[in-house]
Amino acid sequence: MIRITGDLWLEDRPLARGLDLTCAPGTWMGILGASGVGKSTLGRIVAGLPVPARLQGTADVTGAVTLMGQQDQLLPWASALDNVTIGARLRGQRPDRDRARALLAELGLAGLEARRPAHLSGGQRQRVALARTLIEDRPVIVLDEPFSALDAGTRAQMQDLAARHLAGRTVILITHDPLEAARLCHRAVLIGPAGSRALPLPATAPPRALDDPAVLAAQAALFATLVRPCAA
Ligand SMILES: Nc1ncnc2c1ncn2[C@@H]1O[C@H](COP(=O)(O)OP(=O)(O)OP(=O)(O)O)[C@@H](O)[C@H]1O
Repeated sequence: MIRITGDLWLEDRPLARGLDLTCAPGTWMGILGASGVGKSTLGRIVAGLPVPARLQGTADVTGAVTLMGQQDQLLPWASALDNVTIGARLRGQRPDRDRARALLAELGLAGLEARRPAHLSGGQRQRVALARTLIEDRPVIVLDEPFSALDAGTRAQMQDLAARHLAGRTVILITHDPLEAARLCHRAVLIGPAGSRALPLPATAPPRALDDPAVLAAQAALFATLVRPCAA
């Protein structure tokens, strides 16, 4: 269970007010909002990491968390495979290299295991970071714009793959993409300095098909809301 309530402040300026992010176990919660309103900051709060802002309210998170940050944060001197297994190695555990290889292959990166990050494209790097997140097998996962560097086709495939791998986990999905929220989330909230509110999503369980008319209708409605942020 994740529950964050209250107001988020940056010095004397409210970033997001009236937060009520309640994410039930095993569900996906989408966080949307204009650039700079504090979405990544909330993701870091869930992960228990330091933030520049102050939450005037409560933050309760049950379970160990993995954060896939907005930047891939890959180690430049390590191969793709070694980047995927970095968590185990840092903990002094034996890395599961076979599982890492299988994950990279599933993510469309077979044959690139030995490449260093500088020799990968932005979308390939993002998928290495996704593999590094998935291999951790934590009950709570924060995905901060995890598919932003991908083309539309690969993005849809990776969304399906993440939904499959993370079924039953509690996921916070930070995204600017209304279609992504409409496909993957059980609940979604729009946050902002004027207030925060729940966004309408289809009643069916995610992941939802790309061409589901209810998904396309929700995408259009979310898009209309996002381009009018003052209405938050
Ligand atoms: N290290 C820092 N020191 C001071 N202020 C910061 C720092 N990092 C971020 N901020 C500010 O905190 C606010 C929230 O940043 P955050 O990254 O959480 O926004 P966001 O909603 O995720 O934005 P985006 O959609 O652009 O990724 C922003 O206004 C930003 O300028």
